[in-house]
Amino acid sequence: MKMPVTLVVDDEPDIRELLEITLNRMNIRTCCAENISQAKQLLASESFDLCLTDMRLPDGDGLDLVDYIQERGLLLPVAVITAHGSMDIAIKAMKKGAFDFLSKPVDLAALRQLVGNALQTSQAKLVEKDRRTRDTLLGESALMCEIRSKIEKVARNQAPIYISGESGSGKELVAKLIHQQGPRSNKQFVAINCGAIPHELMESEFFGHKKGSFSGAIADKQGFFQAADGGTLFLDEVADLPLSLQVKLLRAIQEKKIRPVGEQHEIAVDVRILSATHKDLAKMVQEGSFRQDLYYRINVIELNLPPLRARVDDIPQIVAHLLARLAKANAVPVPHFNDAALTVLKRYAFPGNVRELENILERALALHEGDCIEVDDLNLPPSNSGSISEASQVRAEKISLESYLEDVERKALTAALEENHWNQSTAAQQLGMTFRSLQYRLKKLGLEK
Ligand SMILES: Nc1ncnc2c1ncn2[C@@H]1O[C@H](COP(=O)(O)OP(=O)(O)OP(=O)(O)O)[C@@H](O)[C@H]1O
Repeated sequence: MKMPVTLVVDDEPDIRELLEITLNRMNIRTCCAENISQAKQLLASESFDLCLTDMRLPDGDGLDLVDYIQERGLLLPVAVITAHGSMDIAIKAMKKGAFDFLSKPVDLAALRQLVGNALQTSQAKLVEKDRRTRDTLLGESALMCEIRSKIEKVARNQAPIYISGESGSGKELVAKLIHQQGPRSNKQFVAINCGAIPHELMESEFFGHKKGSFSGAIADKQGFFQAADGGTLFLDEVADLPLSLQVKLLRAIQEKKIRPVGEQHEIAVDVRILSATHKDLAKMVQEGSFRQDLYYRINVIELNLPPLRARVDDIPQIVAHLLARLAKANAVPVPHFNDAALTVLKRYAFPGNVRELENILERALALHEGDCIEVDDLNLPPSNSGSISEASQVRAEKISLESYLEDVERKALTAALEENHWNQSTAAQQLGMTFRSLQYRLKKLGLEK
């Protein structure tokens, strides 16, 4: 197991030495700072398991450090060392989120006890956080583990994140997790579906308006930016924003200021922007329907969610989890899920990804008989439910072989192009054909863009 590390913040060399010796004897490494600014530098560059800080420091007090650690959402228990008898300060520190306190002169037995407890809490919190994420964002495939570790990393900073992926693949869920795991988690997460707002109301919805600024503005109204102040704004379907609003959004992001409709003055806002779309934003930039400058602003870090069919190993776990959840919500026993049904699911393309899987399971739970869900209970669309039944479907319906094959080809080409953001070279590689052959087929099928 990794040796725990404690950050000791005190301006008195004797106390630093005493704490260092005691902790080292407990097999705990220490790192020392003489003041708040040194401590902040160390916190930014290293990760610690515990922080012990004196209250009175040359450049501020220990409470500033408690605030700093809380605001950044660092999973770090911090204990303050207070002057003898200053209980009110100790309580204040704990209200702010300090783990515990010690009074001077430091009693070594009490110190050892506190450190022992704090380290346990720190480990337990990490395990708990990991468990919660795993419960929410299901999947143990390598792709999903990578997504979880990226979420953990990007949650810690403030960079705008652009989440790409097919419909229903979990973009909003990931955005929520980034918010929840970051330092803004105690403020609002405001999710907006940009495609669902009428264009004429957009400016007022985003930035608010003043009473009387237009007919219908019967009172002052806050916009999304103000609602998310201090927190996170998630722009879902960001590709659907009209160009006129893209300009205003860019300004708001760059200047960190907004001007409500009808208001003379600008208002400062502090919002982290996360955005998502299932469309190919890079291609829209090329075509001129999405502003390049805004694209670069919102796409500082891209997180791509793989479609469910690219991580079939996750399907059994997701099925088990969702079935248990649905059965509990409906107060019915969890049915058995037979192997053949699981195999069929693993071969299904899931154009609607996890959302579609949820629907399939909900329907199966409602309609199945007995205590087992079988292939027929899944009610998958016939043309997609697997190659064998697909072929028999063709026979049954006497569709011409030519048009059936064209249909299959069209689906495969479109899926590969979407997965590769319409990059024809990489799509051709994925499909195992030459670039020229892909172009020929696209032309033949009328899929040229
Ligand atoms: N890995 C996952 N584990 C558990 N549930 C998931 C996972 N991915 C998605 N879901 C669930 O699937 C549903 C759809 O997810 P979500 O709304 O986040 O998708 P989306 O990509 O934002 O969709 P859209 O593009 O349509 O807005 C939600 O109920 C979500 O909880």
